Amino acid sequence: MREDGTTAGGARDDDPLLRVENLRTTFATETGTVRAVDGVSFDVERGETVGLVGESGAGKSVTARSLVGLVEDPGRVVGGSVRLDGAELTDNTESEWRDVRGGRIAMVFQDPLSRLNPVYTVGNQIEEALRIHRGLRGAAAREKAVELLEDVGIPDAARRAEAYPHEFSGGMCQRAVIAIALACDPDLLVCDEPTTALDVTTQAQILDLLDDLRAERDLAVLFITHDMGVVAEVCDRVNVMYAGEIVERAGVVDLFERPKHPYTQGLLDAVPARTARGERLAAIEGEVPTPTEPATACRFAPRCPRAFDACHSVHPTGVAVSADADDHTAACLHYPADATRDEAVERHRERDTRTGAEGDTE
Ligand SMILES: Nc1ncnc2c1ncn2[C@@H]1O[C@H](COP(=O)(O)OP(=O)(O)OP(=O)(O)O)[C@@H](O)[C@H]1O
Ligand code: NI
Repeated sequence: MREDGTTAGGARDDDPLLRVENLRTTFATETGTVRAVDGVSFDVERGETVGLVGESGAGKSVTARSLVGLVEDPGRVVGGSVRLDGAELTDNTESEWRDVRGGRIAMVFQDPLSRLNPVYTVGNQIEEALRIHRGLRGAAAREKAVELLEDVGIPDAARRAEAYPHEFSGGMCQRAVIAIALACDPDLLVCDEPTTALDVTTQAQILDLLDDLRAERDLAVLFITHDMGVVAEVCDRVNVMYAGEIVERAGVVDLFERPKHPYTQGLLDAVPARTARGERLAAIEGEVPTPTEPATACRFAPRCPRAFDACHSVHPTGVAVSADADDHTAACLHYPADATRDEAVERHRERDTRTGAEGDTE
């Protein structure tokens, strides 16, 4: 929460909570530079859940880690900007990153047990987070910890606080991890496949919980998943990621009813019943390539049923899918749909050279 309406970064009231612009994160490996996140831009507003969806290797987790200063060696954020309430994060020092992770942005990962310490009670671990992030101790911390366990839907919270993680089911562990995340009173919750390891019923309960917390606390949620069924359930807006880039962005209803990018269309076709959950996307033939060179063409073209010549020589940038759709973009030479093919190709070519390393922002 901002106390005086501004921040050191000079936030304005119309700034989104999180603005990511042309983010680039690379891994220097022996076989070359892996461009895991290659010019990614998106916003997350308070009180909304924004999805980041794509197949394994698309760059979703590296994007998430780039937002909180947790990119693993040899990875580096090499370009672009991440602003929280207008304040730039990418040049943070390690201690500034710790403040961000402890106060503004909390992460929830796939495997809750690995986030919990087996030798301390669940209550102790929440109290510890409250001590570090809010300076609460003793009875005040204990009381607040129980309250947080109640908030995340753990019944008989006072007694459960005395339990150890191994006494909890997977779903209860994830609730406990979410309670720890809430202990720092974050503005943004970054959830990376938070329900993938859970059975379908538990998954649905955790998704409901996250949605309730978002609404009650005006939380912003960045929700990462490979699962279109989960996207349909929790997201307000969706970014579809492929080989380090965002290839389509739309409101959730628009995306499901009118998917435009051939990749998104393939993902949706691959969901047997569009609400079925739990299984990996065994979608489109072939695999996500690992990008090592700057994009000079469409990275999806080799797998794309609608690719034509130019797709192999022009790098598409996100454009409005049609003149009247400014909140639905696709990085595909077939768009805008109301331009001729030559006009569309030319528009992508121009935007790509004009924006160059600046990437594409609307
Ligand atoms: N430590 C690393 N060293 C080298 N390359 C890495 C490293 N971590 C990630 N990458 C590469 O970055 C790319 C993106 O990986 P990332 O984990 O973000 O994918 P993802 O979309 O989260 O996939 P998944 O659904 O499997 O979690 C992949 O090509 C991966 O090989
Ligand atoms: Ni991942």
